[in-house]
Amino acid sequence: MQTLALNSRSLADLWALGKPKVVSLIVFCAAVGAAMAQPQWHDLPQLTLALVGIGLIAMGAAAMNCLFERDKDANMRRTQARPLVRGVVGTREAAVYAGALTLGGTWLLLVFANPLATWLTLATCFGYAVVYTRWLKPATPQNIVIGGAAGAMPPILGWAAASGHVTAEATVLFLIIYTWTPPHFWALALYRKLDYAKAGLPMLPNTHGNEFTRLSILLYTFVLAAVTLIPFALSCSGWLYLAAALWLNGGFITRAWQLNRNYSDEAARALFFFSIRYLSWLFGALLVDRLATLFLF
Ligand code: HEM
Ligand SMILES: CC(C)=CCC/C(C)=C/CC/C(C)=C/COP(=O)(O)OP(=O)(O)O
Repeated sequence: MQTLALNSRSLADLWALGKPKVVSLIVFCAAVGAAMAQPQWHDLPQLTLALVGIGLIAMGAAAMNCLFERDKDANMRRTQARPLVRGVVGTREAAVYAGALTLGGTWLLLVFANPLATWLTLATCFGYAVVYTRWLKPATPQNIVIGGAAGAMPPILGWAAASGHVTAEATVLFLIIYTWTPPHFWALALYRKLDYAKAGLPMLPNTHGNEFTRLSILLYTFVLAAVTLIPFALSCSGWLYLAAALWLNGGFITRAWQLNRNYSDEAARALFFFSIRYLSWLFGALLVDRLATLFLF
C-alpha cells in the first residue's frame, strides 16, 4: 500500500517536472497551427499522435530546464518547491526522464508526422533547454526577447506536422506568440523582482527598473495588437477572429496602460494571468473562425 502511495507521489513529481500547464497551452497552439494548415483533418488519429510527440518533447525540454536551473530555483520562492529542489527527484532520474520524453516524442513525430516537423521540434527543444536556459537567461535582460523564438514555435511545429511544410501564414502565428512573450513574462518578472535578484538573474525590472519595464510591456502590447491583425489582413481568418482579436487587444492594452500609470504587484500579477487567457482565447478564436468558415460557408 505504502509503495503504491510512494509511486503515485513520484509520478506526480515527474509530471510536475515537465511543466504540464505551460505545455498544455503549447500543444493547443500547435494544434491550432495544424488545424489552420489542414482544416479537413485527413487523418485525425495520426495528427493527434504527432501533437502528443510535440508535447512530450516540450515536457522533456521543461524537465531539462528544471535540471539545469535547480540551484537557481532553490533561491526563488516561486520555484523552491520544485521536485529537484526538494530532492524528491534525483538529477540522474530527471536526466533519464527528460531523455526518455524527448526520444519518445521524436519517435512519434518520425512515425506519425515527417522529418521537417521532427527536426524543427528538436531544434526548439535545444533552443529552450540550452540556448535560452543555459546561455541567454543568465547573460542578458533581453533573454526572453531572443529566447522567446523557441516558445513561439508551437504553431509552426503543428503546421509542419500536418502539412510537411511551413508557410508565411504559419510564420504570422509564430510572430503573434513572439510579440506576446515579453508582456507575458515581464508582468511576472515585475512582481517576482526579489526572486530574480536572489537568483542573480538579470531580468528587465532588475537591470532597467520597474518604470522602464512597464513602458516596454505597454509598447509590446501595441506591436502585438498590430501583429494579431495580420491573419485578417491576409484573409487567413475572418470577421469572427477579428472581433475576438479587437476585444482581447483592448483588454490587454487597457491593463498594460493602467499598470504603466499606477504600479501594484496585484495589477502586475493580474496582467500576467490575463496574458495566459489572452493567448488561449486568441488561438481559440483562430480555430473557431477556421472551423466556421469550413463548415458554415
Ligand atoms: C521564453 C518564453 C517564455 C517565458 C520566459 C515564460 C515564462 C513563464 C514563467 C516564469 C511562468 C511561471 C511558471 C511557474 O510559476 O511555474 C510562466 C507561466 C505560464 N506560461 Fe509562460 N513563458 C514563456 C513562454 C510561454 C509560452 C510560449 C506559452 C504557451 C504557448 C506559455 C504559457 C504559460 C502558461 C499557461 C503559464 C501558467 C502556468 C501555471 O499556471 O502554472 N509561456 N511562463
Ligand atoms: C519542443 C518545444 C515545443 C519546446 C517548448 C519549450 C518550452 C517548454 C517553452 C515554454 C517557455 C517556458 C516554460 C518558459 C518558462 O520560463 P523559465 O524557464 O525562465 O521559467 P522558470 O523560472 O519557471 O523555470
